[in-house]
Amino acid sequence: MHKASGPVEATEDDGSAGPPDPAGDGMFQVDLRGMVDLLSHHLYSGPRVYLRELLQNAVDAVTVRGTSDDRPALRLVPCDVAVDGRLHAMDSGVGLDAHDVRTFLATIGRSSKRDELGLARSDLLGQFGIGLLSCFMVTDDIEVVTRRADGPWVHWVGRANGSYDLTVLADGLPAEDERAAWLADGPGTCVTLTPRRGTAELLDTRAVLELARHHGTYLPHPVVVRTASGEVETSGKTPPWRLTDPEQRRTACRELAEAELGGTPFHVLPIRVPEAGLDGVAVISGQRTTAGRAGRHRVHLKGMLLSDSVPDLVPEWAFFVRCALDAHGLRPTANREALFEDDLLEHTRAAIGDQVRTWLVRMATTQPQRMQRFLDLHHVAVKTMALEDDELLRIVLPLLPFRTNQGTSTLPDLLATTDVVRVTAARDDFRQVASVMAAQGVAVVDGGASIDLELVRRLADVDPGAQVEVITAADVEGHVRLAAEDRHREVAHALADVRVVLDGVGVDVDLRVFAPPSVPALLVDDGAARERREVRAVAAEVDDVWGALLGAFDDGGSERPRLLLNDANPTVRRVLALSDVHVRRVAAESLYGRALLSGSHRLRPVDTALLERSFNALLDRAVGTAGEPETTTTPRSTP
Ligand SMILES: Nc1ncnc2c1ncn2[C@@H]1O[C@H](COP(=O)(O)OP(=O)(O)OP(=O)(O)O)[C@@H](O)[C@H]1O
Repeated sequence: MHKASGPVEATEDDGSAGPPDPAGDGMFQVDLRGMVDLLSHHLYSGPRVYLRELLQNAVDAVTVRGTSDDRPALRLVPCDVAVDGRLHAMDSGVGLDAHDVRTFLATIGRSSKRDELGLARSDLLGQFGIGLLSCFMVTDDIEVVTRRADGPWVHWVGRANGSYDLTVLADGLPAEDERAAWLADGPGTCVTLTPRRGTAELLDTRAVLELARHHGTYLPHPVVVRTASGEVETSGKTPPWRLTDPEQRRTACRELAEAELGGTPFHVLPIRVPEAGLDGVAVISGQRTTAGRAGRHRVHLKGMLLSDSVPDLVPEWAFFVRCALDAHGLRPTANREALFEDDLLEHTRAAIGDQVRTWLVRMATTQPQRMQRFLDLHHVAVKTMALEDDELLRIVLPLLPFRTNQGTSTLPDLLATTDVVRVTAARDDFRQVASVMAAQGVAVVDGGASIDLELVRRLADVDPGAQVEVITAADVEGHVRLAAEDRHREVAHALADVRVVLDGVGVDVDLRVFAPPSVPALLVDDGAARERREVRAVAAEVDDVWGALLGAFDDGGSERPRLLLNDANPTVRRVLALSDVHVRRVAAESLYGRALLSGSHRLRPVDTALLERSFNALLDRAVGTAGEPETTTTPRSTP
């Protein structure tokens, strides 16, 4: 029996943590304990990954061996089933000799699965040479008994403190040790983990079955878990997208989508990216999805689940898509919990995007009603996509719904009633003009969402005959009449009074006549006025040089909002007819306050003060007249 021990080696041949070189040149020194701790405890999201790493090493070892025997690729014996209370992972792979153990198991970051250029060998899963260390999350020492087809039996124990023992077992293992029978039947490796206090439930039947199924259902190699009631095979299931019978494939894909990808799908689209060795499905969500909340994807690499919540696998606009797929060519990150961001991943993302887009274009041209149902759910995504893609724009723009002041409408429906499609440049403008324009029968599209504004602007690209006009709150004036001159004369005194009141908050007042009569006043505060106000406020704050510079860009126009009183409104007419000056002033402030609120304008400090003042005054009046104690007015009943 040959026995050796030492620290788990940190590099190939530097003797690891040797003393620092006094001359100043030399190799980095490595604190082994810290390194093992870092790689075993801090790299992974949780201790449950230990089983994935065992699975993966077994599958790689079987792949390297190339032949099989009667044993499964991997037999897992959970700690609550094993006679010694430990977890065993016994594989029928290629096995290791003492030299391999030293070179690969006992050297951190050394993987037999990489070639000399450091590239991953494409048929194997591992590549970083650290995965086994994840077992230290559930145990203090990792015991390995292994043998190559023609080599001696080797026993190795690696500890979390960075030390190991290596023994060549000339006589093998005692016959009562079940690993002896396993390795007597052929080459392979048995990894044994003694649960650390508090981790036994991660190594028991329930956990092992769940983890083996979770990560390895689609592994092509037989993996069995021993349970109290017999052995259960957890691998070998064909991924739904690879089923050859179309009906079975459809049903299995839907079941997968419902169970794993969130609800009944709108559609399950097969996807393929040969450059990444990728095949799978893109599930188009049947539920309304929120723009910007991208879906997470279920990604398998060579049959092994990488993660069921991989982000960023599809372009941003495709947030209604969730994929389930297997890929040979994509690279995992070192913790195997996400995909490595490289050119191939970027290409894959674009290729999946193209396939979703092609499906959409086909649906739009051949199944307009189905497309309409799709748009009801996902129009925000399609709008984003259409702006980036001329062909899609041409196809979907006529189908897309837009918010207008007359309800939701498509652009062709609008064009059926008008030659010009009017769209507001900002949501503020839409709020201000919507009701007045609607009352005049003028349709206006809400361009508040910049994407809608941009899409309406692109209408001419799709329909060269169509005219688009971008309007602001100021344009509403073109749709309201001035009040007649004699009416102006009639109410000149009252109007002057109202002007004085609102001059105090920097607002101009005009008397107009417009529909609907139910709207007493309209506050026009267009973007240009707001901008002037802001620039002038800044100019007043900064020093002379900057102030002069800002002044040079000032067009001298008005910065004041304008209140258009509607002379067709009965309340306005009553206010202008009031003889009590005080009440008229309160009413003027209230009319302004109402217009301010109904247009959802941003409130300046003076506006807030005015609202409070006018509200209090109204309250006082209401309480003052109606709130007298009842005892003074109620007649007493005589006995
Ligand atoms: N069951 C096994 N059978 C044969 N060799 C193994 C086995 N487990 C580990 N090894 C050897 O030990 C090396 C290190 O394994 P480890 O799991 O730490 O990293 P890896 O699988 O190479 O890469 P990764 O960090 O990506 O998982 C492997 O490259 C392999 O040579």
